[in-house]
Amino acid sequence: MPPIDVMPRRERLEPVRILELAEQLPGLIFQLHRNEDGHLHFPCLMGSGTRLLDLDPDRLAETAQPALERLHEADYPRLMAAIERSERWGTPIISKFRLTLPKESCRWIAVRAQPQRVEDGVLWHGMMLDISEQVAEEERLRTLSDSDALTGLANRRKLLKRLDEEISLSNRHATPLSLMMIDLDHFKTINDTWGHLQGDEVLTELARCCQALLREEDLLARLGGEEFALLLPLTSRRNALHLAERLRRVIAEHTFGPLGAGRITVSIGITEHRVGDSRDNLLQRADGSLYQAKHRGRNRVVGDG
Ligand SMILES: Nc1nc2c(ncn2[C@@H]2O[C@H](COP(=O)(O)OP(=O)(O)OP(=O)(O)O)[C@@H](O)[C@H]2O)c(=O)[nH]1
Repeated sequence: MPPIDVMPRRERLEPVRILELAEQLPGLIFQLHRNEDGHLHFPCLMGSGTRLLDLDPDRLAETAQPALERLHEADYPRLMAAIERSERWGTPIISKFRLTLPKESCRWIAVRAQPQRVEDGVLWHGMMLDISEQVAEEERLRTLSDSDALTGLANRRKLLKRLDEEISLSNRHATPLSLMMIDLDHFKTINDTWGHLQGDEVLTELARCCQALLREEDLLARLGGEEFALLLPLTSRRNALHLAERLRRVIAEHTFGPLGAGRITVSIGITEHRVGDSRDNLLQRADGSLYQAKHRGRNRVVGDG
């Protein structure tokens, strides 16, 4: 008995049909050639993504320059380094970059390409995909994981991250850095008297109130419950004390919805970074100052030292 042919029969595609198919691809397939003197051009570009580029493929077959000019300036060095690395080590290019387009602001593109050494240089065979939606979603998730759901402020996680960065900058450049702990006074009574929902309103309003007095580079975070932290880069203890006093006064005079003015007060503890301080040292000292402010009667500011 003849063997049964279990292999599926593939339809043979005419070259013209392959071209039609390639043009429908949701992205772009390409060959990028770099000759010995570094000149780049695209001998082949196919896929619906070529329309996104809005550039003449015949021109790109001569030089990649018009496409390179569309690269976001912050991504240009990284992509060029990826090309160099790929050429030198024969490893694939795996990267992403932003393209500045004439009609839109910019799109994120992922690229993957395999190098092949050819007689007069290197030829990459690769594909590009528009990943702008995916990048936007990642950004949204990152923001979510770094922020406090009630107030929209940074959360503890974000504060600790920034604190590490700022401590390292402060150590390297010997620049001042201060940290404030802000805690609502007798918040339990507010909740018990006005209800938890109104308590939430107070927390949100307090966040707005503080934020309005801060600079772009300051970071206000909600650590949890009714405790907030304020990180102040390039700020000495003396200046932090001034700001804290201002915050304390503004909050004590602010009208918090139906509670009116004068009901909400905060206690504030401050410390300034000292060379060699760890993150925990700084947090502990700021906490110690806050404890002192509570202990001395609340609605006041205490700096350490
Ligand atoms: N509404 C609201 N209340 C919260 C939230 N998180 C914590 N709390 C409440 O905050 C109150 C904190 O109470 P305590 O730790 O005793 O502090 P306090 O009453 O502010 O007293 P002092 O800090 O000593 O002035 C508790 O009643 C918590 O239930 C929140 O997200 N929303």
